[in-house]
Amino acid sequence: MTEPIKKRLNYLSWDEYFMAVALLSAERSKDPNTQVGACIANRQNKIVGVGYNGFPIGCSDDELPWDRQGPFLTTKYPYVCHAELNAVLNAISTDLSGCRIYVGLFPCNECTKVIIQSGIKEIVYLSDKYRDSDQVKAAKRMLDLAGVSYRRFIPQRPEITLSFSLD
Ligand SMILES: Nc1ccn([C@H]2C[C@H](O)[C@@H](COP(=O)(O)O)O2)c(=O)n1
Ligand SMILES: [Zn+2]
Repeated sequence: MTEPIKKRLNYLSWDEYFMAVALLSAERSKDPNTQVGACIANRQNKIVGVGYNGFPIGCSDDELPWDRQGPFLTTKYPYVCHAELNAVLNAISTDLSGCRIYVGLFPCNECTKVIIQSGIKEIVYLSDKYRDSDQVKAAKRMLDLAGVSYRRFIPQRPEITLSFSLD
């Protein structure tokens, strides 16, 4: 008798899958310094929205600045749409009740307001590199008040490799 073929065991967990989609989306970003992606999953583990940081539709990447320093209007900060905002705006529904958002970088205070208002109930993030900023402190204060949970994604594998050659 031949042994029955067993299922593959090295498949991605849901957390790995959604975080990987967030990181893949970040690869679309033209920000030369920090590329952020976000992926929203609903209670049924279906992806309902993705986004990455970039300038608004119709605002040419060649017209607006990517600078980080200098007078405010000469930097990217007043113009760039954050990944989380884009993921919520790109979502198939405005009601994201009970959804989770996977994001490469902890949300700022402005995206946090959008996340809370959309009904998203959990944030899963990879990096918290701006944890000491007032934006992130304000974000955590609002999330705690609103009962939106957040947890760091702890990788169980160092990387996921994608190849375009399947043969
Ligand atoms: N949670 C976040 C935080 C930041 N972003 C975007 C905004 C900028 O394009 C970039 C941060 O630039 P840096 O100050 O690190 O040069 O990331 C986001 O989309 N989501
Ligand atoms: Zn933001």
